[in-house]
This record gives sequence, C-alpha cells and structure tokens, in this order.
Amino acid sequence: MNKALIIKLIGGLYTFKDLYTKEIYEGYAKGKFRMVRVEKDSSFNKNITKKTKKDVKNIILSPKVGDYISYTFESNQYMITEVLERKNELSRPDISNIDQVLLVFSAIRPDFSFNLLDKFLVILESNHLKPVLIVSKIDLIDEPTLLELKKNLSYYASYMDIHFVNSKARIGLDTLEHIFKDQITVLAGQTGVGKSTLMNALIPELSLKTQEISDALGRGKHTTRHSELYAFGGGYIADTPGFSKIEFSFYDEKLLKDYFVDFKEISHECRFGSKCLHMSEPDCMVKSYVTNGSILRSRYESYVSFMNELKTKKEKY
Ligand SMILES: Nc1nc2c(ncn2[C@@H]2O[C@H](COP(=O)(O)OP(=O)(O)OP(=O)(O)O)[C@@H](O)[C@H]2O)c(=O)[nH]1
Ligand SMILES: [Zn+2]
Repeated sequence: MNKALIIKLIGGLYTFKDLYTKEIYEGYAKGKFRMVRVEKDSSFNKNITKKTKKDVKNIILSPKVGDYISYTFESNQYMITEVLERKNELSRPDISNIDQVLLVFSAIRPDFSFNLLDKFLVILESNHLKPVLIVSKIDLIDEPTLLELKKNLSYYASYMDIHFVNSKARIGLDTLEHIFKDQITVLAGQTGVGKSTLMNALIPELSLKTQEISDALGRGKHTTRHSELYAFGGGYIADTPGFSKIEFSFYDEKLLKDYFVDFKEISHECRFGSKCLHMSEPDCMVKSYVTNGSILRSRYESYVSFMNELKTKKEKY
C-alpha cells in the first residue's frame, strides 16, 4: 500500500508526498473515513507505519494536512483510501500530527508576559505538544532589559529550547534551522508578536506564495480554507499564522498540577505526593521551593491564577 503525508489542502484538492519515493501527487478523498490504528514499524523511517488487525476507530470527517494516508491510483486519478491514526490535531489551524509548537513571544510590543507563557505551556503539555520558545523583537529593547529577560527565562531552559531573534534583520535565525529536522512545526503566539514576519524571514518564497494564493482566490489567504506544510530544515512547517486564541482544553482544575512539569517533577516530595494540589496542603515542597527560590515565583503565581480561572469556569457551567 502506498503511504503518504498530506502537505496541502486547497478547495478539496489534496497534495501529498509519498513517504518512500518522496514523489508529490494531487488527489481527492471520497466518502467517509475511518481512522486506522497503526503501530510504529521500527525497521523503517519513524513516520512509516503499518496497520494492525484491530484497526477501526471513530469515523472522521475528512483527511487534513498533516495526516498520514494510504492512496491508490484508479481511473486515472489518485485517491486517498485511508487515514492513519492521528497523534494529535488542532482545529485552528486545521493540522494533525504536530510534533512541536514554536511559541513566539515578543520582547516588547506586546510586552513579554510570563503568565501567558505559562498558559501556553499548560495547553501544550495537556495536548502532548513540545514547545520551543522564540523571543522576537530583541532589537526593540535595550541591552540591560534583554539581559534581565534572558536571566528570568533561564529557569525554563531545562524544559525547552529558547531562541532570541530579530526577524526583521534576520538575526538569530541561523541557530533556529536545526530545530525543524524531522518535525511538523506550527507557530503560536499573540497577535502582533511577529509570527508572519518570522515565517517570511525563514522561508522567503512564502510571502510571494501568500500573495499568489490571495490573488488567485480574490481574498485574504487566512480567510480561506487553505493550509499547507512547507518542507523546511529537513521537516515541515505549517504556513498558517498559527494559533493566538488560547483556552484550556480541560475543565478539572485538579489536572493543572500535572501540566506544570516543574511541579510534577518534585511532587513526590510533598506530604500528599502526587495528590498534592500545592495550595493549602501541609508540607508542600512546591511551596517550599517557591519560598527558597528554586521554583520561579511567577510560575506559582500563574498556577494559582489558573486554578482560580478553572474553578470559576466550572462554577459557571
Ligand atoms: N523590530 C522588529 N519588528 C518586528 C520583529 N518581528 C516582527 N516585527 C514587526 O511587528 C509587527 C507585527 O508582526 P507580524 O509578523 O505581523 O505579527 P503576527 O504575530 O503575525 O501578527 P498576527 O498576524 O496579528 O497574528 C510588524 O510590524 C512587524 O514588522 C522583529 O524581530 N523586530
Ligand atoms: Zn505540594
């Protein structure tokens, strides 16, 4: 069976790249699809999977960009015949099997927010997505302010890669390229932080393409249903502006503690172990570490604010 990765979807026409031959084909999807459960075949490339006997899962509506599929060539056209089980998926942008999310935060305009960073990290962790932090617009702040920001961010360095860039002058981008290898990457960040500028700086031909697509469709690209993965740095990067609106995808505030990976790491030291909510429990090591400075105070402040936010949400429903 031919296996491929869907790299583009525009007006019902899929573009997919064969995983073995690397050839690119265009084709359609017909009818409803069932997601096929797969198991990793270690003798091949990590993306190549094989079907198991117990296969069918929920019916899914349609294949999307990022899906691994099987296809055939029938009556002179390529057809998608099955969709392999998704590792994860986003609906805005509409992409599946994402390996990592580039969290773009500007040093200024808008100001850097540790609370928002912590929120993104919780959301990514709860969706099994790996974060990489990109701090943009470093040219717009003075040296001491940048040093202070770097110092505060160093706490996060053991949990994710952090890069500092000036996308306008293409400074700091060279160290970025290796992070895309073998990954499907999506960008995320508040509006105005510089996601599009970064994308265009990384992939110069992209701004041109964006214009072509807008012209062809007679409307802004991001109001259309176009999404695409670009081969870049040995992996793929989604050309969407990424996601900027963020909400927790869970409702139970008791889950929050597991998505603060630095808290989770030491929770076995709390008197109530993994059950400790690190709020008013006695002998809570998270709180002790905050007091002695081993845990960043702003991390704990974010935690408490998210706890309250989740509780309020729950009471409303
Ligand atoms: N000086 C400087 N300006 C930047 C940098 N990155 C982005 N900008 C500017 O910041 C503004 C916003 O950048 P965009 O790339 O449109 O931001 P975005 O995140 O795509 O915004 P949305 O499309 O609203 O989500 C633009 O005026 C960019 O020129 C940078 O590294 N340095
Ligand atoms: Zn605790």
